[in-house]
Order: sequence, then C-alpha cells, then structure tokens
Amino acid sequence: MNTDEREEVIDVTDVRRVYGGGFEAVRGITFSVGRGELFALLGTNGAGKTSTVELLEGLAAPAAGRIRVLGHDPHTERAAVRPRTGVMLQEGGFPNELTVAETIRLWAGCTSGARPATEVLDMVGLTRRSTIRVKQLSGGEKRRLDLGLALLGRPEVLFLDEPTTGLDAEGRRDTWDLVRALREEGTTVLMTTHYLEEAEALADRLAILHEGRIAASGTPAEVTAAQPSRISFELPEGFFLGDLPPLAELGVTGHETSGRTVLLRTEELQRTATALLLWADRAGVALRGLDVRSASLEEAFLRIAERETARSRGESAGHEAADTRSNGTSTERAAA
Ligand SMILES: Nc1ncnc2c1ncn2[C@@H]1O[C@H](COP(=O)(O)OP(=O)(O)OP(=O)(O)O)[C@@H](O)[C@H]1O
Repeated sequence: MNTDEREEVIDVTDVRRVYGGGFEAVRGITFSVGRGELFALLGTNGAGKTSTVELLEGLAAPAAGRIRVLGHDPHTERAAVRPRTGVMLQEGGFPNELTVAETIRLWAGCTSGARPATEVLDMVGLTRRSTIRVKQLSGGEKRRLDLGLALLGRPEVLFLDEPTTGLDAEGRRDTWDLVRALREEGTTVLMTTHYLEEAEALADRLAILHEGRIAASGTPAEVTAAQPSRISFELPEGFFLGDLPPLAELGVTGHETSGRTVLLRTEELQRTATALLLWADRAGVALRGLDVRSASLEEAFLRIAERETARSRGESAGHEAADTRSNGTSTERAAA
C-alpha cells in the first residue's frame, strides 16, 4: 500500500498504562495499523498485550500518551467507536444456561445492523451446536462463540485477544481462514497470540512486546531478517571443523557442533552458503543433511526475548551497582 494512501485506523503514540499499585505494565509504546491490515501483538506472559488491547478497546484510559481508533479516543468517545468495533476478550463470560443460538440472538438485540444468527453460526462453525447450552460447549467451542459475537455487528475493526487458544488444529485453521476472509473484505484486525506460526501465517505487521515496551516490530519477514540464518550439515567422514575455511571469512557469526552435525549461524546467508558449497565442491565431498534456512519467527522471538531479558537484568544490575556506589560507604560499613 502506498504510504500516502494509508488510512491509519489505529494510532497509538507513546502510550503508558499504570495499574492501581503503581505498576507500569505498558511503558511508552507507539504503533499504527492501516485499514484492512492485520497487526499482531506478540510477547511473553505478562509483556503487556492484554493491557494494551484493553486500552484500544476503551476499557481503560492510558496514564499517558494518545490513542485513536477510527479517529476517536476509544475511552472518552466510546459511543462513537464501540459500534464500529468487534471485541473478542480472553474470557468471554456468557450466561451458561442459554443455548448458543439464544446467546447470539441476545447479543444481536443489543447490536445495530447485526448479521443474522444463522450467518454467524455458519461463519464460526457452530451451526450444528446451535441448540446446545453454553455450559456444555468445549473450551474451543466457547472461543468460536466469542468470535461469532465479535463479528455480529460487521465491525470495521476487530480486536482478537488470543483467538485460537484452546482450539484444536482444525479449529485453528478454520479461524485463520475466517480472519483472512474478513481482512480481504477490508476489516482491520488487531490480534494477540502466543502462537508464532499464527502470526507468521496471518500478520501483515507485528510488534513483539517485552516488559511493556516494543522490542521489535515490522513485517514478519523484516523481524526475522534481523536474526541470523542457519546452515546445518554433517561433516564428511575424515573431516574436522578446522578443515573448513575460517568461519569468520565465511561470514559465520556463531556455530555449534553435536557429534558430526555442524550448525552455522550467519547474517549473510547467500555468501556463507555459496562459500561452503564451493569448499565442498573443491574438496570433492557431499554435505549430507544440508539444511539452509532463514530464522523462523519463533527463533527471532526467542532471541529477542533472551536479548531483552539479558538487557533488563544488566540494567537492574547496573542500577544496583550504582546504588551500591552511591551508598558505598554504608555497604562497606555494613561489611566491616
Ligand atoms: N489489574 C491489574 N493490576 C495490577 N497488575 C496487573 C493487572 N492486570 C495485569 N497486570 C500486570 O500487568 C502486566 C501485563 O499484563 P498483561 O495481562 O497485559 O500481559 P499479557 O502480555 O497479556 O500476558 P499473557 O500473555 O499472560 O496474557 C503483568 O505483569 C500483569 O501481572
């Protein structure tokens, strides 16, 4: 999409969220989502995903920063935003005694321009479960009902908080297909997920949150391209690692060996792979089990989480050291 044409449907600038006890769960995040885009928020447990989504849904006001959804403040102008958005929370909370169809009709009664219940049931694959009481649904079926309710009002913007948690593989694929179809129709989707293959499959862009801050963002390809690629192979019989050309000259930034299997990491995949294959050719050997691949989103995620955890440990160690220096005499006195 040409950036000049891009219509920002969700616009978040330097937003913070502080809970009652003073804990800062969201520490100054900035991102935007264009119309028809699917944006995924990723992060380890407690990174601040739900805290962020709740702000976008207008359920709470940010402690600082600015949020616009469809051009409005979702908290103070909730009446303008809410009818145009669909929300699937992590915990649905339906009346247990109603059937699936009754639940949809009840919600439809409060939704202007609601889709017919039969259409919603079909979209989320619950047609054959329509007369079942909600309390008898499986966890995955409840997630589908949740999604159906979020879709009732034909939302322009859809917030999905872990939409496929608890779904089996088939249910997850069905949900992906549905989300893709909605995006094709122009729905803007912001979702959180713990499934990195889900983000890789669906997201146009994503952000990885860590301790309330955005640690990485971009298209899935951009986020993974920033991580080293991997080349693995078996060392030919009679050869040792030292027989390869110097690894640094091959552009290798790290390596591991396990038995005869060698794993090389490189940020210059083409150069390293070419040099390795030329070497094998000249040496007249075959590299068995040769596997050349870019980092997956999962690898990128794990490396970013490791890096950020190390950084925050380093920062807190630095602060402790600074505290010790500033209180140095008292520590020394205590030790004395
Ligand atoms: N009501 C609350 N009061 C105080 N702290 C809270 C509250 N809700 C969440 N937190 C804290 O805020 C941080 C972020 O929580 P949040 O639920 O946003 O994370 P998350 O990324 O959605 O995690 P998960 O993947 O586990 O759902 C956590 O440390 C959590 O303990």
